[in-house]
Amino acid sequence: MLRSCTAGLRSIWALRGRREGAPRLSMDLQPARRLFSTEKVIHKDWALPNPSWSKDLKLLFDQFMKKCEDGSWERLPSYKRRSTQESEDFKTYFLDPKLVEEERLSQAQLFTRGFEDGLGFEYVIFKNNDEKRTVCLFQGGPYLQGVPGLLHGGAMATMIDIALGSCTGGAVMTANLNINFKRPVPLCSVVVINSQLDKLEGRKLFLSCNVRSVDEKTLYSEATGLFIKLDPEKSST
Ligand SMILES: CCCCCCCCCC(=O)SCCNC(=O)CCNC(=O)[C@H](O)C(C)(C)COP(=O)(O)OP(=O)(O)OC[C@H]1O[C@@H](n2cnc3c(N)ncnc32)[C@H](O)[C@@H]1OP(=O)(O)O
Repeated sequence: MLRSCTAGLRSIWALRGRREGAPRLSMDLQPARRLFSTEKVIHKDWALPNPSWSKDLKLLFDQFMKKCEDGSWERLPSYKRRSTQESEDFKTYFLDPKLVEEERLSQAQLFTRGFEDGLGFEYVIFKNNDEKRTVCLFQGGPYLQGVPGLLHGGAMATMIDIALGSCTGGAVMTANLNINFKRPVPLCSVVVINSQLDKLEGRKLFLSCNVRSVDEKTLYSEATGLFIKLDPEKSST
């Protein structure tokens, strides 16, 4: 059911993309809206195992779920789109309504969760609040290819951004992301992204992470990021 919903949306969007001068929001978008309002799709937590997860990913997932039992770690749920207080606050205080049409916004979903199971970003993030760090288990699927057989650097950068962002709280935006790609990541392999908050200075959060193979022998990437807590007094444009 979920698969057919996603496929349906893809074809609707593809159709709209090909048509020049399509009306801003017309009847032809209504089916998409109906599909999107499917409760299952909106409320499904995507940071849970599905049949596309490799043995490595499932094994690591189980290990971290065990660590969650004493409360020191927590698994962060992940939704395609869900209206949380945080996202509502963001829209209220920081999003200029002139920037995005309300209709478009109602179609929005998290970029990394827009692929069918196993084809794109499969990941789960675990957070240790006391230690201000997270561990992201990531399996990049075949649609994330760059150089043949290897994960696209932009896909890795996306996951690094998300992993670093998971160490922050509240309304923040990435101001700077600096990545050293040290070894190419084989497509469909599992990598572990260890992220931490290094320093908090006023509105500035300095973070860093490394990306390693499951056996920890290969260091694929290292990155630092600067995230800025948004100032409600300032516009985002
Ligand atoms: C569970 C779901 C998780 C989803 C996670 C998704 C993660 C995705 C995150 C993103 O991709 S965000 C999108 C990419 N980022 C952007 O589009 C941000 C564009 N930039 C901005 O909007 C503004 O530049 C920004 C909000 C980041 C900062 O603007 P402000 O006007 O609020 O800050 P301001 O310019 O006053 O700077 C505040 C401090 O930060 C410093 N700063 C700002 N930008 C900097 C920069 N780029 N490099 C170094 N320092 C910087 C600045 O010097 C200053 O330092 P001091 O307080 O010490 O004076």
